[in-house]
Amino acid sequence: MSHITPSPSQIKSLLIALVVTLILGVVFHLVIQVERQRLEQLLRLQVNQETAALLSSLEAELNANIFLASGLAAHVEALQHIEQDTIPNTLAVLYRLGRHVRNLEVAPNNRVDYVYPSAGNEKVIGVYYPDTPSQWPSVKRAIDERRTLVTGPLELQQGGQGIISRTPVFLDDKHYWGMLSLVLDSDDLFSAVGLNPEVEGIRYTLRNISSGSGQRVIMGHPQLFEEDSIRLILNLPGTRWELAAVPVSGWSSASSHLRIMLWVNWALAGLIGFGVWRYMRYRDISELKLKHLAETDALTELYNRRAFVQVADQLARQFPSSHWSMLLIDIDHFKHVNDTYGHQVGDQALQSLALKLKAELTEKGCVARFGGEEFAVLLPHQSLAEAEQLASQLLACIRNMAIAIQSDDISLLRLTISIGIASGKIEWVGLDHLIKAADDALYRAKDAGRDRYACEVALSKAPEGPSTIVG
Ligand SMILES: Nc1nc2c(ncn2[C@@H]2O[C@H](COP(=O)(O)OP(=O)(O)OP(=O)(O)O)[C@@H](O)[C@H]2O)c(=O)[nH]1
Repeated sequence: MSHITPSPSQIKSLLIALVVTLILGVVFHLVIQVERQRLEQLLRLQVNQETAALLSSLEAELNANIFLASGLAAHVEALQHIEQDTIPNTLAVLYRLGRHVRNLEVAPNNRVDYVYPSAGNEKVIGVYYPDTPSQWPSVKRAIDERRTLVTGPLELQQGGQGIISRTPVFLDDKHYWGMLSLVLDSDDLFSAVGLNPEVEGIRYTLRNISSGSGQRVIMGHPQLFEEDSIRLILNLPGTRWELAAVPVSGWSSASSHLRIMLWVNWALAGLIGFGVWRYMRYRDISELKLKHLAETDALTELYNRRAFVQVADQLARQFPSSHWSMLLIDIDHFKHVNDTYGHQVGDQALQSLALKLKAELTEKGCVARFGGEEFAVLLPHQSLAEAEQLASQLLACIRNMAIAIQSDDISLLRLTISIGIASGKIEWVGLDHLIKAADDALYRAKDAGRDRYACEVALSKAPEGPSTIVG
C-alpha cells in the first residue's frame, strides 16, 4: 500500500484554510447567537407587555364590580336597618349597574334572606354562612378585617363557579349587621377582558396564590407554571392571583429562521475556507512552476547554470570541509552536427544526451546544462579517483550510444564527449575556482584530441601548482 505524504506547503494551506473557516464560522456563529438572544428578549418584552395589559384590564373590570355593594352597605349603615320593600328594587338596580354579576345576596346576621335575581338562585335563600364550610372562612375574614374581600372562583351553592366579593355591614361602626355578597361570573368576566387559555399565539394560565388556596388553577394549563414563563401578580382585596404566559411556539420561535442561518453560516465559512485553500494551492503551484521555469533549461529539463550555482553554494555551506569533484562535459564537433543535419537534429541530440546524463549521474550528484552543448556535474564527497572512474565510464557509454533521431536525413547519430575534471576541498578551492579548473581541464582534453578526460589535481588552499592528467 502506498502512502502519499502531504508536503509542508500543502499542510500549511490546509491549516490556514481550517483556521479561516473556524474564525469566520465562530464569528458568524457569535453574531447569530447575539441576534437570537436579542430577538428572544424582544419576544419576552412583547409577551410581558401583553400579559401586563391583560392583567390590568382584568383588575379594572374586577374593581369596577366588586365595590358595587358598597353603596348598599352605606345605605344600611345610614338607615341602621334595611327596608324590606325596597330591597328587590335596590338589588335590581345594582345588578343592572354591574357587569358579569351573577347574583347579589343580602345576609343579615349571616343568613341569606334576599337574593337577586331569585330565579335559578332559590337554593341560596336561607343559607347560614357559619354552617357552610366552603364560605364561612372568607365571610369571617371579611367581618374580622371589616372590609370588602374577594374570594374565588368558588363552587357555588346554586351551581357553577363564581368570584365573590363580600362587604360586611356594621351599624354605628361597631355592631355587625350582616353581609352583602356579590357573585361574579368568572368565565364571563375572563372572556370579557379577553383572557383565555390561548390568545393570539400566547398561552395563559391564571392561578390563585393566596395562602390556603392550594395554588388552585383558575384558568388554563397548570404545566405553564413548570415552564419558562412570564409571571405577573394581581393583588385584589383579600386574594392574590398569578398569571403565567408562554408563546405557543416557544421562546425561540422568533429566531427560528436563525437556526437555518447557523447552517448557512458554517457552509459559507467552509466555502470561504475551501476558496482560501484553493487559492493557496494555486499560488503554491504557480510559485513552484515559476521556480521550475527559472531553474530549468527548457530544452533538456536539466538545471540551468544559475540553479546549478545555487545548489552548489547551498551544498558548500552545508559541507564546507568535504572533498568535491566536478565534471565539465562538452560534445565534440557539435557544430558539425548542426551544420550537417540541421539545428533540430542538434536539439534532439542534446535532449538524448541530457537524458542519458540524468540517468547515469542524478544519484551521484547534481547535473546541469551549463550552456550550449556543455554540461556540468557536481560530485560532492567524491575524490578525484572516483571522478576519473566515472568520467571513463561516461566516455565509453556515450561513445557506444546510438542516438535515435527523427529526421528525413538521419535515424541514428553517434557522438563523443570530452570531460574536464577538477577536484579539491570546497572550503579551500571555492566554487568559482573549481569551475574554472574544470574548464581548463576540458580545454586540455579537447586539445589532446577529444573523446577523453583531463583533470586538475591537488587543488588546495596553497597549491604548489596544478598538475595535469589527460585520460
Ligand atoms: N542545436 C543546437 N545547437 C546548439 C545549441 N547551443 C549551442 N549549439 C551549437 O553548438 C555548437 C558549438 O560549436 P563549437 O563551440 O564550435 O564547438 P564544437 O563544434 O562542438 O567543437 P569542439 O567543442 O571544439 O569539439 C554551435 O554550432 C552552436 O550553435 C542548442 O541549443 N541547440
